Amino acid sequence: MTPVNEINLTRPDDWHVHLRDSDMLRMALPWTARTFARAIVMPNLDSPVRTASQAAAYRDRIRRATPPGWTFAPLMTCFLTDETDPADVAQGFAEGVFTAVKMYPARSTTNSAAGVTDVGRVYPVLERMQALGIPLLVHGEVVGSEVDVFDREKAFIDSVLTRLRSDFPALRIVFEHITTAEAVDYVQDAEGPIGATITVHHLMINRNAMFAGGIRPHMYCLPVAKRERHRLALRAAATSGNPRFFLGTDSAPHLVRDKESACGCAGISTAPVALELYAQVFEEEAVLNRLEAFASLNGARFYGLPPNSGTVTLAQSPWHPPETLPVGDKDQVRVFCPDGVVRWRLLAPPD
Ligand SMILES: NC(=O)N[C@@H](CC(=O)O)C(=O)O
Ligand SMILES: [Zn+2]
Ligand SMILES: [Zn+2]
Repeated sequence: MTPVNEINLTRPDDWHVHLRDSDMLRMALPWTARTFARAIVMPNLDSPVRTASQAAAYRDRIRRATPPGWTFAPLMTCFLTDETDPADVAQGFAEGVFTAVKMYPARSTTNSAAGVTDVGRVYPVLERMQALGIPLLVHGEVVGSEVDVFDREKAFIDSVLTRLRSDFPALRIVFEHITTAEAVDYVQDAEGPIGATITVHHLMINRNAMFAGGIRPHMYCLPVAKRERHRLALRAAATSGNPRFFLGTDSAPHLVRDKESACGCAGISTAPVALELYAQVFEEEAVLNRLEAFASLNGARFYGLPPNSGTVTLAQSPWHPPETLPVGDKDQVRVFCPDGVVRWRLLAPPD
């Protein structure tokens, strides 16, 4: 077979991204918007986006950070807390402010202190969401000193997700940034409306990357990367063509000084290289023809949205992404690139 050196795709979407705020937003936004036509924007700002009016204000800030003439639609989410008002969620959804609601178990990840302490407390919100068809996005980890950090996702399936899905069988659920073979199996086999996002870093690294010759804070994210067998299961799922699996980068920038710290933040910044690296993974698995479904079609179908009308072109043309990107005057973010080189390059600017 002759090697493919150029591919065209329906313009993709990122179904899980952290755009942050202020200087970090101004740095992050163009990298996402140059590639993706739409993105599900995570609500875990330092002060989480809990209400429709907060989400509308955040959406305005994102629009102001979008370079003039670029087409990019931020799809906003509501940070679910024990106190979330079902009426505010319903109204925000009806007005087109909210696309989905995000559930972080309390203290499971960055800025999740105000997350849900016990799913039983949010049942009235979930009932309303199920009735209205509002998707629930879950950070699927159970935390607590008794749960091993590498078992948190499996514990979430066993003790939270199974019960949630039996109590709300018609609730649309996205199991975000899955990292284990158990999550792959669960999503593949489940009945009812469920999907899962898969990040490019979890397709490329296993947990050894965090300890290669020393501690590597830039390879630390949550859920933490797992053993090689899990990475292989994720690669098989992402490249299988199964419409339940779709692209969500979970690009989660933190300042270098916050990562390189005695208590470094979780999160890997992939937006500047994400689609290009996904292409590399699909090429390595010899199924580049399935990249479009994963990146541009499956997620839109799950969310009940049409695919984008534009296209993007990727060419095989190796390049070296910058190691870091400036944030404000004094700070930087480190860009994920385990090999230092990216084989695919995005050619056509968004139309
Ligand atoms: N993935 C991460 O490691 N971090 C995310 C939070 C999240 O998506 O869980 C962040 O906001 O930094
Ligand atoms: Zn998360
Ligand atoms: Zn995330």
